[in-house]
Amino acid sequence: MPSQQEFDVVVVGGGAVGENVADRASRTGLSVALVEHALVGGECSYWACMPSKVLLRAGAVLAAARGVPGAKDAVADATVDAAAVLARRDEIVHHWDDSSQVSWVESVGLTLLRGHARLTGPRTLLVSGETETEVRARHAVVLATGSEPVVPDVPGLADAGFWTSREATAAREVPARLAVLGGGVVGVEMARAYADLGSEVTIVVRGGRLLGNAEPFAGEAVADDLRAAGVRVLLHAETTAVRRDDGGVHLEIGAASGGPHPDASVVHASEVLVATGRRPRTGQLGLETVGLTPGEQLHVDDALQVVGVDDGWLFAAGDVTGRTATTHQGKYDARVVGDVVAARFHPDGADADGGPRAERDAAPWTRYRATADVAAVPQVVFSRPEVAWVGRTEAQARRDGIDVRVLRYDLADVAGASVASADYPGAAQLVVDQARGVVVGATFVGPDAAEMLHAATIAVVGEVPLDRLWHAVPSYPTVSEVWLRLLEAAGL
Ligand SMILES: Cc1cc2nc3c(=O)[nH]c(=O)nc-3n(C[C@H](O)[C@H](O)[C@H](O)COP(=O)(O)OP(=O)(O)OC[C@H]3O[C@@H](n4cnc5c(N)ncnc54)[C@H](O)[C@@H]3O)c2cc1C
Ligand SMILES: NC(=O)c1ccc[n+]([C@@H]2O[C@H](COP(=O)([O-])OP(=O)(O)OC[C@H]3O[C@@H](n4cnc5c(N)ncnc54)[C@H](O)[C@@H]3O)[C@@H](O)[C@H]2O)c1
Repeated sequence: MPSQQEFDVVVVGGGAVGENVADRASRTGLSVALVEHALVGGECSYWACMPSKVLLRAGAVLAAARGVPGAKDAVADATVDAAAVLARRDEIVHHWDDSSQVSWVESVGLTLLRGHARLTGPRTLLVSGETETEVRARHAVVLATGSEPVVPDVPGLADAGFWTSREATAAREVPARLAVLGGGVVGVEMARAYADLGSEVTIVVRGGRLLGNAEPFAGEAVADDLRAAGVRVLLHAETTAVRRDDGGVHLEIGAASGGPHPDASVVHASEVLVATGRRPRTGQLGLETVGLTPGEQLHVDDALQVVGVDDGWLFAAGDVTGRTATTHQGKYDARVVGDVVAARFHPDGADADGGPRAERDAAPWTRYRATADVAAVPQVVFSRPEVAWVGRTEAQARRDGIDVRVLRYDLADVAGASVASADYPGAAQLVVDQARGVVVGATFVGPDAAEMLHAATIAVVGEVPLDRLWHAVPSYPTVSEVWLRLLEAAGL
């Protein structure tokens, strides 16, 4: 017989998002359980953000030194020390040991349940671990079960064996030759990292450019860098078959529909990394017991409540919603849903309609609504050069019917960039809503561009008029002076 436990709130999934939901939800005194069947900390800490950034860092530092006369000769013949990078990666992921995160969970007063959770009906779950526990949530269940890689149905791929981002970020050895399927964020970051680590890399891209969700000039800059590093970039390329033999893995390449024939018809590699997107992890969650479809994303409203479930007890946040695909934005949603739950089911504040009106009637841009998810999402790709954008690209803005003006400036022409590097590659672009006179999108491409993004995020979220932005004076000589140049280009 399973044992039974009851909590005010049950959060399923102890990744970055679930941890933050649970912490915020407990702040008004609700009892909160966090259920995790693998490592507390989730994908980001052990197999995604953190290890991938470490794999990229040494190469980025060497590249930065190569741009500075006086330093560049010292590193002219230097290569990345792959063994040292992998050792640093092991430290950063705490050797895949989650005890420090478990300590934090306990220190903030949450109950950690180790095991796999499945819904068995409204507000009830079965948690299967070393023992089985029937868990009841008095008020709310929040699903934060993340996402899993999508593996394309290419003949022979499954039999040949392949890497996903997990194997790429946790590798113990650097393959002599790596084939990467997919030219999105994972594909681009891992192609660059493994090129630095010494692999001969080929990236197989269906479309005509890398980073299809970013501005085209960003993908072009990244492709130029990869090619300069010796990476073979195959555009308009479809992998039609894969096989493995003693000589390694062999990919047959055809033309993607509508495209010209790519530059190669076969790719030979030691390993193949599948980086063709991710889907919400909802297959084994018992969704059918509450009228939802297993395998599908969990549609949520701006309070992160799951649409189509009665009584307002089911919420979701993070990758599982298909609404966000980064840790920072998932954690933003986590703060919102945590605060919604803490307020709505406040032990002292619960009233006839289920919660304080301030939360129920909350307007956009209050702490109870994830308004920024709609058109102010920041994304950084730690490629070389880095690509960072927020809000809408030019194409998205036009699709949304906005009358846009696009302002672009070459970063090499900014004084700060010439100090940073004698050969600074990059550009910045603002997408301006002409009718409202505000920035609705911004893209920065260049070394350390990631660190310039937040100013643009504030401008987009704050809907700061251009004539007020004019008074935000960037310091001299920083690369951020590009803001001044862009505003001058706008006629200010
Ligand atoms: C290679 C790579 C690099 C990335 N780099 C970045 C980056 O630099 N910056 C960035 O912002 N984002 C990055 N991302 C995206 C980021 O990793 C995700 O957006 C983030 O991990 C999502 O967090 P989450 O909590 O929603 O899901 P997860 O981190 O996947 O956590 C979900 C947790 O739920 C658990 N779980 C699932 N089902 C159950 C169940 N039924 N019962 C119990 N437990 C369950 C899982 O074990 C897991 O621990 C990267 C992604 C990849 C793949
Ligand atoms: N720095 C970061 O914040 C960071 C880093 C890595 C990943 N992530 C997140 O993880 C998510 C997953 O990343 P991803 O790169 O796997 O997905 P993605 O959606 O960014 O890119 C997948 C690419 O694969 C292509 N593709 C699909 N099927 C294909 C096939 N059969 N053959 C060849 N190409 C194919 C798609 O056209 C697309 O360009 C992203 O949403 C991203 O936001 C974030």
